[in-house]
Amino acid sequence: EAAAPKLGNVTILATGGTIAGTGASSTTTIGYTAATVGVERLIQAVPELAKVANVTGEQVFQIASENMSNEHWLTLAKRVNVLLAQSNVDGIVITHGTDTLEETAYFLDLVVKSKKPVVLVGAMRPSTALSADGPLNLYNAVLLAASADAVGKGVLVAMNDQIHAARDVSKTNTSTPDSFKTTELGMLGYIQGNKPYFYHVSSRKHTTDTEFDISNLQSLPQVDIVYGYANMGPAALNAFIAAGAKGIIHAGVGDGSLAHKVVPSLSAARKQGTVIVRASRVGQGIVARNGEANDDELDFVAADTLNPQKARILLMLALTKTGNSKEIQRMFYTY
Ligand SMILES: NC(=O)C[C@H](N)C(=O)O
Repeated sequence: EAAAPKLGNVTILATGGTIAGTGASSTTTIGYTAATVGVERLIQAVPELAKVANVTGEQVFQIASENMSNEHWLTLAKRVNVLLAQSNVDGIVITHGTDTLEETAYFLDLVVKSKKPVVLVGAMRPSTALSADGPLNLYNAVLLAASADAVGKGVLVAMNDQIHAARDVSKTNTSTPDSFKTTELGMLGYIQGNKPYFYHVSSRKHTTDTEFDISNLQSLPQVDIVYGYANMGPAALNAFIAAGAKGIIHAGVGDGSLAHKVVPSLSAARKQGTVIVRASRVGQGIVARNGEANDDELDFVAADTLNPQKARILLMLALTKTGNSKEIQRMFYTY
């Protein structure tokens, strides 16, 4: 008799979110309570997990992801690195609220020091809802984390039968189960019939190829985001600078344009040492260096295709190494 194939060991790190949420009735899909179901119950709800991996669970936090903080990220990333350094862990799944899932995924993509799979997963509907999407999403995520095909691909997001790269995926709809998309750069593949299928890889550096090390960090530099709009003035920007921001992401209109009224404050902040990154509120496309502003003259950085919330993450990590805007620009074209 042939021996059964050896299953990989996957640790599920639970952080809360709607995947662990409960509502008043089976038709409650808004106004439910996130982060109420513990990791053991999440695992018990999907007995099929035992067919694809030896699963163990750990409750790291129990929060709605709108409350995710830099400190949570450091705690989570350190735990991931400790676990992945163990020979008895083959992959990690992180259950997470969807609101900031793309941010946590990109943070980990830049600081995890392993080629082993790390897969983030969430749900758009609470666990008590009709057609809850959490159980199948979790099954797919565990299957992916246990798969040799996922090794070395960077941190992945598994939602709605699709595989996305952490850098490029976004939540694109407030409530539908197909919310997670890599709209223009393209998702990496699908999960179908108990198998992952990959078609693309991300060309940017990640995980073992990055220069960032959070192992001795207790906090991250303050970086805030100012949103661009018609009639924008410098009030919010000035408040962030006064509150001690070491970096500002300017989520500008269009391809990262700067309104005349905000340039003096941005420029003065740069001269005091704050790093200014020009991103865009549009959601797709490039913000090019020396495009809509003379970045060389202003000593600013262009965000390339990173959305503002992901540009914030890269800038925080960049600032742990340097305040030099040319060096930081190199990082924005590397990661
Ligand atoms: N669908 C969700 O998970 C949303 C929830 N507010 C969260 O991010 O925790």
